[in-house]
Amino acid sequence: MGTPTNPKIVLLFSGKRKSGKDYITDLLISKLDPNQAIVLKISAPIKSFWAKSNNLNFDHLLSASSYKEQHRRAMIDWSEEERCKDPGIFCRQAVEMYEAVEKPLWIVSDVRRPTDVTWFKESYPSKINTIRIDASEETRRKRGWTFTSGVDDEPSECGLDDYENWNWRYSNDDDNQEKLESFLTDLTDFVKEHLKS
Ligand SMILES: Nc1ncnc2c1ncn2[C@@H]1O[C@H](COP(=O)(O)OP(=O)(O)OP(=O)(O)O)[C@@H](O)[C@H]1O
Repeated sequence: MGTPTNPKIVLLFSGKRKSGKDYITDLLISKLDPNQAIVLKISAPIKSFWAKSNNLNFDHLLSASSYKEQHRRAMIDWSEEERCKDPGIFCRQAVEMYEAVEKPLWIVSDVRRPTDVTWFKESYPSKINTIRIDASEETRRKRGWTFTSGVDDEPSECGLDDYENWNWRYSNDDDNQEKLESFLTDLTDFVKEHLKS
């Protein structure tokens, strides 16, 4: 059973497509006790609903596949309509879907909008730490990104470009594993300290 004290700490990760959010959050969770931490994707309830109603494969939609890219535009349109009715809908559904309340540390790997940040900050005051992963267009292109009109110029990709209150920022440009390890050590030290209290 979850405890009313969870979450003790929430890390919100944001970054452009192919900046490396999944890569970094996967590495981060691998360094933590699985009983203490969980990765949440706000996109998971969107993809789950989309997969069910269109008879598609949910795991393929969730992974870094070209399959996901094919359906991205349509999912954005539908989810936008839902978000207009209720801005916190997918954040709340993600928390429920992952049974996140069982774990004290939540790592949200795909924060895309100011309303996502607001919802978590209002729901779990003083528990939130925001992290922006930066990568140049050149780097993102090398990782398979191509500019897609109607996706990369929409609020779902640009909504947090002007947000300035990041608690942490990481430049994930050079695939330098030593630098990344050092960043992850800082982060794990920070969360372990919070989990003690
Ligand atoms: N520091 C790194 N070193 C080596 N490879 C990396 C690094 N960061 C990202 N990558 C690789 O770049 C690709 C894109 O990364 P990833 O899927 O994590 O991006 P993302 O921000 O989650 O993208 P999207 O928003 O499209 O889901 C992956 O193949 C990943 O393995």
